[in-house]
Parts: sequence; structure tokens; C-alpha cells
Amino acid sequence: MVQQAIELRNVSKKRRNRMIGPLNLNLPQGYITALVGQNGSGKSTLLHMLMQLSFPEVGEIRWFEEAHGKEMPLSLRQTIAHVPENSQSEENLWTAEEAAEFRRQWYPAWDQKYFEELLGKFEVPQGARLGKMSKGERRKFEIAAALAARPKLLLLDEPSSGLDPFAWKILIEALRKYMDETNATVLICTHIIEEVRRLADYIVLMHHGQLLGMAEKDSLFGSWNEVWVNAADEEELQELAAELPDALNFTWEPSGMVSFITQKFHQNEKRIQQLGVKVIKSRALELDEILSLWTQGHHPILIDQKRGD
Ligand SMILES: Nc1ncnc2c1ncn2[C@@H]1O[C@H](COP(=O)(O)OP(=O)(O)OP(=O)(O)O)[C@@H](O)[C@H]1O
Repeated sequence: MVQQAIELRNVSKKRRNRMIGPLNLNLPQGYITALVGQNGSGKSTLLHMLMQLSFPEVGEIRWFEEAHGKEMPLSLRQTIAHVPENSQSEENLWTAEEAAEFRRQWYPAWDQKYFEELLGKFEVPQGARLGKMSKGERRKFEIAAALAARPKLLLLDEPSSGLDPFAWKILIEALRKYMDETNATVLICTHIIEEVRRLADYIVLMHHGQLLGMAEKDSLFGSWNEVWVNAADEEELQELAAELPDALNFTWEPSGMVSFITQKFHQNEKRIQQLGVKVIKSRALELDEILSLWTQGHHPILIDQKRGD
């Protein structure tokens, strides 16, 4: 049975005048899950609760199958690394080397050689105070330090924000390599579609403080198609719509073609042709389009989040 790195059970958190939750989620150990959703949907709040930087009013959070009330044990905390959306100001006066010296005391699995290797790859300026670094330079330090802690659970809040394309590539490669070498679990909040495409095993969508479910990345990409067909008349179009009850947005285009969007297009292609309707072309919807449909209630195949216990 797959071990769960994180479980949220009916977790709710009040934020100003809105409620985040109830959230139910199981994050399988050893995978990268991308947490996606619009600004303000509650992603950072969720990460903060996983770090116990804030606490839910209702519900239970479990780390590696155990709940820890108001204070998780030090031994667990030392296996979790977090790259927050905004860097902590307490380290502003330190250089990367001095901050590493401090973190090394905190994280027993700290790998100094690996840290230096990552700093070198990222070209983080040596001897510069963290508070004086550019946004991207500081971000690179934070990522290097989080990975050098060799965490079991890595929580990344928009890690590539401010990174140039070269640094972004190094980040992607470093994360993939880390996943190959360890059984770590990564939860990454991101708005970058390409990051989801390259990294994620699973995708969780958050919308207006609710989790709309978890899907396998591979089943999500390519799950929806836009299709263009030649339909003779309105009657034929009605027949087609009846044959594809889940298809949406049937539109007569100025070219005379009809376009629509549908899931499982390739399974249905033969049935469409049997109606005498000619498929002219199709394209797979992009992830942002799929997520938009998902928020409107047209969800993909979701992973069952109910636990057997
Ligand atoms: N410290 C706080 N106190 C009160 N409300 C907060 C606090 N932090 C965030 N919020 C509110 O909680 C909601 C969720 O914010 P959160 O930062 O979790 O969203 P997000 O999904 O991470 O957004 P983004 O993609 O913009 O980073 C927002 O409405 C925000 O205004």
C-alpha cells in the first residue's frame, strides 16, 4: 500500500472573511504533486499549515501517517524543507555561507558539498548578504538550501518566481535528480504550466478555498480535445451532440465547420465517423484550458481521496 506523506482530513482555516476548506487530501509519498489554482485560492495557506506556521480551526493534518496537534516533533520538522513565497527577513544580514552554517546545525541530513555544488550551478554571488541579493539570486539560495537539507518532504511555494530561464532549467534538473536519488515527497505551488508538465506526477486544483480533486498528470494532459468536423446541417449536429453527451461548446464556424470540445475523443472518433460526420482536425487542449474547464465543474478522471481506514 502506498504510504501517505500528508493527509488532510476536513481541514478548515479562517482567512479574514473567508473560509479555506474543508480540505481533504492524500499526498502519496515519493511523488511530486503540483498544487495549482488562481491567486488567493489558498495554496500558500495550505503550505503554511503543513509547516505549522499556522493552524487549522477544524480538522486534522497527518504527516507520514501521524497527527501532531500544536507541535510536530523536532525529528519530523528536521526532515521538512519549505521555500516560502517570500524569504524570511531574519537571514537578511547573513551571507549564503553563514545562513548555511546555521541551517547545517538544524538539519541533520544537511549535505554541504551538494549545497556548494548547487550554489555554483546557480551562480549565487559569494560573500553577498542575502538581504542585498536580487530576487532571483535569493530564490536560488533558498532552493539550494532547501535541497541541501535532503528533506523527506519538500514544500515549494512558486520556487521559480524571479528565476531566469537558465536558472529555471537548473531548478527542474536538480529536482528531477533529487527525486531519482531519494523517496522524497514534493508539493509545489506553481502557476507555470511548463513546470507542471516537466515535474508533476499528480496535479491538485484549488479554487476559492476548496480542493477540487487530484488527477494524474499523464491522464490530464490530452484528456480534452477541440475537434472540427463537417456537419451537413443542424439535424446532423443534433445527432452528433446526442452521441457525445459530454461534449461542450458546439459552434458553427464561419468556415462552415462545427467545432466542439470533448473528453475521450480518440475513443469516440469512430462513433463520430459512423454518423457520417467527417473529422477535419483536432487539437489537445492546453493545461490552462483543462484547468479552466475543471473549475467550471468539468473535472477529469480524479484519484479517489477516500481512505480505507
Ligand atoms: N496572513 C493572512 N491573514 C489573513 N488572510 C490571509 C493571510 N494570508 C492570506 N490571506 C488570505 O487568504 C486567502 C488565500 O491566500 P493564499 O496566500 O493562501 O493564496 P494563494 O493561492 O497562495 O495565492 P497566490 O497564488 O496569489 O500566491 C486570500 O484571500 C488572502 O487574502
